Amino acid sequence: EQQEEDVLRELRLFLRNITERLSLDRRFKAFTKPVDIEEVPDYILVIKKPMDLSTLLTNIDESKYVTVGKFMSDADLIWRNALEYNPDSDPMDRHIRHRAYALKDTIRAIIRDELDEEFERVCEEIRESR
Ligand SMILES: Cc1noc(C)c1-c1cc(NS(=O)(=O)c2ccccc2)cc(C(=O)O)c1
Repeated sequence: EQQEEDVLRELRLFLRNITERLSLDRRFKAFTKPVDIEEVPDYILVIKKPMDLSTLLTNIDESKYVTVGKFMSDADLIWRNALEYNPDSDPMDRHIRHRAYALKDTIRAIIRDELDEEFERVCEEIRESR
C-alpha cells in the first residue's frame, strides 16, 4: 500500500545517493562503466556476472532492490570481480586491487554510518510480504 511505496521510494533515494557519491570519487573511475569488451576481450569469459556503478544506478531506477542487502550483493560484485580478474603481482593489477579494496571499505563505512537498522528491517518485512 502507500506506506510501502513511501519506504521503497526512500530506499531508492538512499541507494541512488550512495551510488552517485561513489561515481564521483576519482579512485573509482574504472568502476563507473562496464568493463569494455573491446578493451578487455576475455573479461566475460572470466567474470560470470559483471557489475559497475552505472548498472547499479539503472537497477535502482528499475526498483530492482527492495532491501539494502540486495543492493550490497550487487555493489560487492564490482570489487570482487576486480580482485578476481586482476590477481597478479604486476603494478597494474595491484593498482586496481587497491581501488577495489578502497571501494569495499567505502561502501561498508557509508552503510554503517548512514543506514538506520530500523529502516532496513522495514524493507526486509516488505520483501518477505511480496
Ligand atoms: C574495472 C576493471 N576490471 O578489470 C579491468 C581490467 C578493469 C579496468 C578496465 C579498464 N578499461 S575499460 O575500457 O574497460 C574502462 C575505462 C573506463 C571506465 C570503465 C572501464 C580500465 C581500468 C583502469 O584501471 O583504468 C580497469
